[in-house]
Amino acid sequence: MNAVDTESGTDTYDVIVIGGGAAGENAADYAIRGSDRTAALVEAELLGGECSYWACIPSETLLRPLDVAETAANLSGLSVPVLDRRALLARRDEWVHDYEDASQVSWATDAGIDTVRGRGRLVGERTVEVTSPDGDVRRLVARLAVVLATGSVPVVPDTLAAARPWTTRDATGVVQVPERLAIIGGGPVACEAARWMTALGSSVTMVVRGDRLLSRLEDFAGDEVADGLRSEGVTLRLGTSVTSAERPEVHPDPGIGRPHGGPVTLVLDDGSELEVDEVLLATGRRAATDGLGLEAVGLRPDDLAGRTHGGPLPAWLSTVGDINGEALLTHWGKHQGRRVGGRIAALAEGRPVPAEPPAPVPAVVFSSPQVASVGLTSQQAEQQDRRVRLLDVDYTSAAGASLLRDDAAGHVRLVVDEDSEVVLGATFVGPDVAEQLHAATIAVAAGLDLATLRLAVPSYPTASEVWLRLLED
Ligand SMILES: Cc1cc2nc3c(=O)[nH]c(=O)nc-3n(C[C@H](O)[C@H](O)[C@H](O)COP(=O)(O)OP(=O)(O)OC[C@H]3O[C@@H](n4cnc5c(N)ncnc54)[C@H](O)[C@@H]3O)c2cc1C
Ligand SMILES: NC(=O)c1ccc[n+]([C@@H]2O[C@H](COP(=O)([O-])OP(=O)(O)OC[C@H]3O[C@@H](n4cnc5c(N)ncnc54)[C@H](O)[C@@H]3O)[C@@H](O)[C@H]2O)c1
Repeated sequence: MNAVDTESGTDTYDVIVIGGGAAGENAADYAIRGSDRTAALVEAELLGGECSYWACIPSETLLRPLDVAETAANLSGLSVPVLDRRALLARRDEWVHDYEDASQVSWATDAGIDTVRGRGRLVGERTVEVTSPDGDVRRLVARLAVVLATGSVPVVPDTLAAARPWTTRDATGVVQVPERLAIIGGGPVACEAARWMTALGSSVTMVVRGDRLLSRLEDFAGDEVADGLRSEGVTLRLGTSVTSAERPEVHPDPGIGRPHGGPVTLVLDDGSELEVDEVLLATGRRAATDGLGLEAVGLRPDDLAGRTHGGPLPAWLSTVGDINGEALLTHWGKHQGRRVGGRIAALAEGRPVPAEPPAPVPAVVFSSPQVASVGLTSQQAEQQDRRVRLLDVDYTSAAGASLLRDDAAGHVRLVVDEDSEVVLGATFVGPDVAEQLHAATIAVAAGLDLATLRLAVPSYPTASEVWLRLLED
């Protein structure tokens, strides 16, 4: 597949992608598909990346049964289902293939991509050095392009580092459930992990420095998710920060999902103390650029922020996925991977580079209730001084939504441009709203106005009829 220069020990590929997560896989695939070009996908751990083994997939395997159980428990006519914790973790293990990536490697091979095991770093123009797990060093040279797709790593606040807290891999890969768990942060990771850790038997306290959960979304989303978590038994300490953490007994190498030591005492900024058996950090992520050799090509980590190509990046270098921080979501990394790969292919074939019009970012938080959002929030519209109208309705104003569960509730907001009546953003909060989102994403991406949306008649009795209520406003 690749050309090996046996004298210099250098392997030459058309395209080298460092990082084999969802974003990198798509970039490699789109750069060479349907051609005789060659690609190397350099991966330090498991091909498939964070999403497949330690993030979206294990989270959803744990959360989906909880959604179904909650719905069943709130539907008259059904008896209450019993949660089998062992079976829940077994479902997770099955979906993460027991942390083996053979099926991903075989996908890559079938797509004509070479998997190169080891940690890659830039050592010069179009040149990557890969150190394999047993210490062998290989040099790869790219004829056309290098793509950086190394993802992100958790942010560990200084106040908590010495207590060796859990990070997200421990939560999604949980093996031993701590009796008392503190979760630090109020973003999507915190809101989702609080649910499954509670269901698995932990007594969970969320310590959130802001006054609301999910602070980047509409205010009503964070408020309704907070109510949902409280009703599941989670204790919320909003407007609270950790000032110090004490853990006298720390285990040197406990393995993922097992306690990292003995009890931890957190001192909070109101002077109170909280003793727990484990602390889970959900304090955000930063680009994985450590040891990537950016300096060898005259770049700093900040040069990658929000950028897939161009600007300070040399023409042969691109980024995709979490590393550029545009939106830390798998589908966004894959979208960037398709675009960057398509661009490399077009340049290689002398075709015009496909246009890259801006697209709205959709996101779903799999909390209870779920939160699904796309485009602008009302706060963002205000910050941008845009003249907008807000269309607000209860989710259950549609009969189909009320039929989903006896206790159905929720809220929906459209952000509409005051002058053109074009939809700029949408937020849905309620049971199963994840599947409502794509209609809104299409409306925002296509720049549809309210008059056009009125031509899209929802079926009766579905939850989609909430669109009728919004448009009647
Ligand atoms: C708990 C949790 C739940 C999430 N749930 C969702 C969700 O439901 N939906 C959603 O859209 N997003 C979700 N996300 C976000 C999503 O996981 C990321 O956006 C996505 O994994 C990013 O993909 P990526 O390919 O950019 O990076 P990654 O998936 O992190 O892949 C990067 C790869 O690069 C490798 N690597 C790193 N450095 C090197 C190097 N120097 N050499 C070789 N290889 C290297 C890594 O081993 C890794 O395999 C979640 C995140 C977390 C933490
Ligand atoms: N369903 C999904 O799509 C999904 C699920 C989980 C994660 N993700 C993605 O993963 C990324 C990471 O999620 P996240 O929830 O960790 O990050 P986040 O940045 O969304 O939230 C971080 C939270 O931690 C708090 N925080 C930050 N630093 C702190 C500190 N030093 N002390 C106390 N609190 C602090 C913030 O105020 C915020 O509440 C997100 O960008 C998200 O898009 C997506």
